Amino acid sequence: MDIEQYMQQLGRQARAASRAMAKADGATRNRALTLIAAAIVRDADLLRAANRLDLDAARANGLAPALLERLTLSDGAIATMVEGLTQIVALADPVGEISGMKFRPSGIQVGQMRVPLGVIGIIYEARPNVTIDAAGLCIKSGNATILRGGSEAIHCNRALAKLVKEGLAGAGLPEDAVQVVDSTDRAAVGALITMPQYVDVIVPRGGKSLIARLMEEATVPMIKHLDGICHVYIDALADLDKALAIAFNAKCQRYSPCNAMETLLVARPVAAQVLPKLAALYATKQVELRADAEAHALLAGYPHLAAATEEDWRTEYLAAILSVKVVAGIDEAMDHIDRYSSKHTEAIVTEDYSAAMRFLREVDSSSVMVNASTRFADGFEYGLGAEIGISNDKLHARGPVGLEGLTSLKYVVFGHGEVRN
Ligand SMILES: NC(=O)C1=CN([C@@H]2O[C@H](COP(=O)(O)OP(=O)(O)OC[C@H]3O[C@@H](n4cnc5c(N)ncnc54)[C@H](OP(=O)(O)O)[C@@H]3O)[C@@H](O)[C@H]2O)C=CC1
Ligand SMILES: N[C@@H](CCC(=O)OP(=O)(O)O)C(=O)O
Repeated sequence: MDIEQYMQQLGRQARAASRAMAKADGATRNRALTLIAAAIVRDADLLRAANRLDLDAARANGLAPALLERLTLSDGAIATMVEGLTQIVALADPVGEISGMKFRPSGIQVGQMRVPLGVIGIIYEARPNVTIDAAGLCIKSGNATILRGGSEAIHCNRALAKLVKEGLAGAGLPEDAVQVVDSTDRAAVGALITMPQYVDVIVPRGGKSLIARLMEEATVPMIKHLDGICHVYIDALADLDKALAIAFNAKCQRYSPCNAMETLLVARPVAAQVLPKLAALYATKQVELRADAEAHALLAGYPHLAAATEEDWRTEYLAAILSVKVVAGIDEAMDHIDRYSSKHTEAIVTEDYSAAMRFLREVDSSSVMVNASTRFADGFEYGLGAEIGISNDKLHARGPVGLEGLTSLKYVVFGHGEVRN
């Protein structure tokens, strides 16, 4: 069977399974999640062994340190997967919820019912926990899903897939409700994004290479969870302590997430005060600073300093690298963000209410923050329980996407024999 035939088979199986999932009651779906969590705890050593195979191969292939960290299925990551499933179980069941019932003059009663999207194709980075997060949210929301994770995580994803199928079967649900693509051939992605007869929506979590292919080939509708060229702007009226804490955390707490800061903008009146203090913090992590001329002069002597190029303002580093620019004030900051942002997450640090409100209103990104780290753009941090990703799109779902983003609303009408005049 070639990859196209294989993917067509997954599509047929997913479509069939989606009908059973849409009918399954909430307790049954929760049961599957509970069984999956128990299986993860039981087989943690098997998962670690599979992850070691992935890590050994990734190191041999020279994978960047930040992406190795992301690939690592640590004890904490295992615990977080289990905790995430437990939290998803505790979330209110969105499926079948009827809202907004109103009587019309005609006598009919109109409302809306929340229903699963159907079959969700998810293409994502080599982060093993996403396999469980995505499977958990899709099962909870009554969807079937085809998961195509990053190739570096293939062994761990295979092992996780077995546990998911065990949980589904144990709850009496179709094992094909969650199918992990068992191939690293990118042709599988090409097939997945061009089978609208089986797949209702594609959720791509990826960078520019994936975006280009999707734009070129996809015939299945998408909710794009794409690159994070995220900004922090330190305003002239910023609280210095908050500015230092936020700018350090947004870059250095973790380098790989799409919500990590990639460009720091500093208002000219405070640049001479802020930048040297920030440099001292970044130096503890050997962060490379790529600065425009004005910032470069204020950072003279910093050991990892380079001149920023036009390309730097458009680059998502996912590493200990940060581009830095001095701006006149909020207008130039928002102009820069409008030109270079991937419309993911931006933050302003300021004690000026009107500047804060202007930033919130005028910056066109999926999360806009005042005096908080961009790293908070996250489903769990936003109280969604978990996230399928962070959408850069505006239609259907924007920002961190949880359960509701995997459903849609259909109208329901109750009548007593009414007919239209
Ligand atoms: N908005 C969000 O929620 C998230 C966004 N991201 C973004 O994703 C990126 C993560 O980095 P990285 O892992 O390098 O992302 P990549 O885009 O390289 O990989 C993500 C997935 O897309 C696949 N892919 C990439 N290019 C192609 C292609 N041309 N054809 C088919 N499949 C392709 C990869 O397959 P393969 O493994 O075979 O390369 C992988 O499964 C960053 O830009 C990050 O910001 C990441 C997580 C969440
Ligand atoms: N929501 C996540 C970020 C999204 C994510 O998974 O990003 P990535 O590290 O690119 O796989 C977090 O805040 O950790």
